[in-house]
Amino acid sequence: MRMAMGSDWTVQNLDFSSCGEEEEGSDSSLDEWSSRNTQILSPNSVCRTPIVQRHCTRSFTISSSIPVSPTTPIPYAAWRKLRLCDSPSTPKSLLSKSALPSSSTKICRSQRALRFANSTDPAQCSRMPSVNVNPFTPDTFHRTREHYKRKSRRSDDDDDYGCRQAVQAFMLSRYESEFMELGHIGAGEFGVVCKCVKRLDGCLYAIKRSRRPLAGSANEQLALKEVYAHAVLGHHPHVVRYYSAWAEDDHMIIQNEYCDGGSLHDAILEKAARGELFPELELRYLLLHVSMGLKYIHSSGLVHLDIKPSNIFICQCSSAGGAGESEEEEDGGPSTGVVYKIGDLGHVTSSSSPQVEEGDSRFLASEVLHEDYSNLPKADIFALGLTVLLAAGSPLLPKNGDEWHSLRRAQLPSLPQELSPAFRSLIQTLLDPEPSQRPSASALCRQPVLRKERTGKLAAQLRRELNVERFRTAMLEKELQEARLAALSPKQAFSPGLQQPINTGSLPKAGRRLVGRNAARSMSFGCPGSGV
Ligand SMILES: Nc1ncnc2c1ncn2[C@@H]1O[C@H](COP(=O)(O)OP(=O)(O)OP(=O)(O)O)[C@@H](O)[C@H]1O
Ligand SMILES: [Mg+2]
Repeated sequence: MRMAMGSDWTVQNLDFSSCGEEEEGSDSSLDEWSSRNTQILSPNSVCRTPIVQRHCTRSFTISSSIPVSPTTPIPYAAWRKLRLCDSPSTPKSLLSKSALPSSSTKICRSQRALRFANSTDPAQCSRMPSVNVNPFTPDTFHRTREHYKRKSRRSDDDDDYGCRQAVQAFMLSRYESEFMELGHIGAGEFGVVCKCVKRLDGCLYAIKRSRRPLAGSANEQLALKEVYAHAVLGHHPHVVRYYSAWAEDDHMIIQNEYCDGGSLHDAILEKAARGELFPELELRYLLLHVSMGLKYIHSSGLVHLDIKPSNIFICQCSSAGGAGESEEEEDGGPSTGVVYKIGDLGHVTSSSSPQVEEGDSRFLASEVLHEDYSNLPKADIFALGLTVLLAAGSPLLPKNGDEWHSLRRAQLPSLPQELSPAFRSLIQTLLDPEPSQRPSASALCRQPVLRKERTGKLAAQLRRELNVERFRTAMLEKELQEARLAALSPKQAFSPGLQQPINTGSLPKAGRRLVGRNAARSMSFGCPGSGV
């Protein structure tokens, strides 16, 4: 199977041209992974019959070096490979699902659904891969989906989703069967990161694939570290969310939350290109958000050890996903409109029994260079200080030399903007040569300099709540007065305030409110003179 990729929604092209032939090995090289996904196929490459499809599938998913006869059972090695993918649809169940007789209408449907490969045939081009539409995704995403829906309308009658899903999952790797790749979004030391939509839930994810084959290599440990760390950390609004990880062709694949604002590194470059700088308010939010993420990581007994702008990710508020639980959001959302999240946990280690894999030397604290690992959380704080400086417009950081050392003496570089003395001295404390003098992540989260905005918002919120209560009290007092009046004149059948006959002959039942129980509760709290 091969997919045509583009920047936008793309037609999935399925290639069955190798039916009955030997397919090239499902190699682990990254380039091959990319090209396998990008190649557009000839119109002749459409599978003809369900039976042939099944065996094409095998020859693709399974190593091609194993010749597979259309009638022989799958060899053991191939089963092993399939198990690596660990798809929720197990090879066995998929086999049984796809092994329906060729006369079966279901299979015929699937076959038709699978035959949307011919990129020169407009009718077939319009048949899109099976990606579900998630009604809960943000508006922007909906718009793209509308486009996709319009294009795929003609394939509705073929939409025997379950069967098609099963056959596809059997044919493809887990990555290919579960995700549709929308494009590359980054590359790093570890590997390549792609923006993908998950076919089942219709949501976007960042899928990270290790660069080199992992089996037996040092990279295996690095990749596993990232997965272990994510699994232990669970979910926090200021840590990029992890969904799943699996091995495929001896590469590690990690499915993470997609951060639509990209990395802080990219954002700094974009601003610089426009001649702009992060204003101090934004820098404070950055420092506060990353401190919150670090507080969480450190309180879990871990340290990140690779804090730097390319490992801080940005989510726009409307699509921040898990950011809804952010403490800022409780106050009405961060005023800057973005949420900063810590990502790339490839260097994470335990703070109590560390196995230190040094991160980027430009952000390395001096004590870590000297192999003093007694206070590693403060190495993260040091790197955070430099990260904020870069966002403030600092020139590129040195990898070594005099400048490197002067930064480790807390001598700030000259910045193209004037920071408030309080904020500037806070950054200086993050770079203190003595780790114990640097504030902890937890202390940073309580910093009045960073909390000023939040405190202001909190006060406004409390004032609003106070006014609501005052208004309620006034309403209740009025009702009470009316009830008293009604009690004094028992002949009055209806109380104008309560709009209900008052039962003067018996006491109110226990647990029932004497007054106000029928008063309308929907009210506007914009009281005049409230000062809010
Ligand atoms: N969740 C994500 N959302 C959006 N973009 C991402 C995401 N994860 C990674 N990227 C992009 O991919 C790039 C590399 O990702 P990441 O840092 O995780 O990989 P890496 O190989 O460990 O990189 P490095 O070793 O250089 O830090 C990022 O700088 C960013 O541009
Ligand atoms: Mg990185």
